[in-house]
Amino acid sequence: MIKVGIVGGTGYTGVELLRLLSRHPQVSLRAVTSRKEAGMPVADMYSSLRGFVDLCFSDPADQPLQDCDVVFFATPNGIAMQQAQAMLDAGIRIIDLAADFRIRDRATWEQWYGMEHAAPQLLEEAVYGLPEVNRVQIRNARLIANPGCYPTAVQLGFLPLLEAGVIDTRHLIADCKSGVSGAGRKAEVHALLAEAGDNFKAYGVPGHRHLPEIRQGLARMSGQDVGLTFTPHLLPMIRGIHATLYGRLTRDVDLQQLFEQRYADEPFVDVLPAGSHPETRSVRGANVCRLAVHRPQGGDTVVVLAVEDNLVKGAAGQAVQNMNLMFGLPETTGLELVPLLP
Ligand SMILES: NC(=O)C1=CN([C@@H]2O[C@H](COP(=O)(O)OP(=O)(O)OC[C@H]3O[C@@H](n4cnc5c(N)ncnc54)[C@H](OP(=O)(O)O)[C@@H]3O)[C@@H](O)[C@H]2O)C=CC1
Ligand SMILES: CC(=O)N[C@@H](CCC(=O)OP(=O)(O)O)C(=O)O
Repeated sequence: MIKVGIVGGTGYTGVELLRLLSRHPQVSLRAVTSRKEAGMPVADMYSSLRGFVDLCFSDPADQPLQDCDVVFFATPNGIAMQQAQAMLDAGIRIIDLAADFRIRDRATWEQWYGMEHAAPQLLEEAVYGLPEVNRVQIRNARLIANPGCYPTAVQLGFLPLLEAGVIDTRHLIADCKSGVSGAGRKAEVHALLAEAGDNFKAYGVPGHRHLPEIRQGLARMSGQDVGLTFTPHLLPMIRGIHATLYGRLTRDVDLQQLFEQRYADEPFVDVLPAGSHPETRSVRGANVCRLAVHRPQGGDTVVVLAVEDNLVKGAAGQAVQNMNLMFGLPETTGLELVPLLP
């Protein structure tokens, strides 16, 4: 059994990890931390986990995480980087759901995250945990930078087009919408029902911290720098991301065939039949990104529609997928989840 610890178990991605890992056949949950709720039984806070998780939250300062084979950090940005080196030295593997190790270039990371990096020596070693791109490296990794929620949808949507070199890389557009759970569980005015409900707005248009992460990933796929406009929006729903991606075709190609072939062997990417319009509720609670590709009126603009659950394929599910790869398990172990409806 893989001995697992979670730092930050009271947040939305932390509790989603608990939901998935509590039913994972090869996992033994050893520790779940929370500073504020230390001592409280997990099931007292999240009654959905009653009967599935019998641990209490513990304070990260006095928790036996050293006993774990792998530790998930479901913490705000800037926490994992403070503890990563010591854990790796103790032989513990790390999957960070935050952004501490997602960007290779230290100066770029410090510019966008507004803090000094505490473990720059690990930036080179960290593997970006997008299995559809880095599966081989993930298998051998000690430290995984689990991708952001928007970056997962945007990269999976553009991937076949960039690898095939069939779009103009200077003018990519990602028009994205997220449910409010993307902002985490902490109390914030903009996420209140009376603010976010019955409302719709863009944010971060001058520059969102996912922009450099997405640009880095797209540039690796295409082998050159890319020009990207990324506009996130907040939708009055709880879970889900919908990304509408635009690019200009540079040559004629059978787009449907291109997407179907690229993802034919991917267990967690579903290319819908031609003409489809994926909806966020079709992926709710499941570790899947559903894609549809369009070429409106046969013109030279390609439109890709991508949906995922921000907490699953956009965070905790992808993290478990990475753990499966790191420990030599079938990638789908514990992740064969049917989406929730309605
Ligand atoms: N929500 C989403 O859709 C996605 C989130 N992410 C990323 O995952 C990470 C977690 O997100 P989310 O679950 O939404 O966040 P939340 O704000 O909901 O939860 C954060 C968790 O971290 C703990 N925590 C906070 N500060 C510290 C600290 N200094 N040391 C140890 N633990 C701490 C909190 O518990 P306590 O304060 O009691 O210790 C809490 O359990 C973030 O980096 C986020 O950017 C990534 C993809 C998608
Ligand atoms: C709706 C909302 O507020 N979303 C968050 C991003 C989601 C997230 O958690 O960011 P990471 O993937 O980098 O961890 C935001 O825009 O800041």
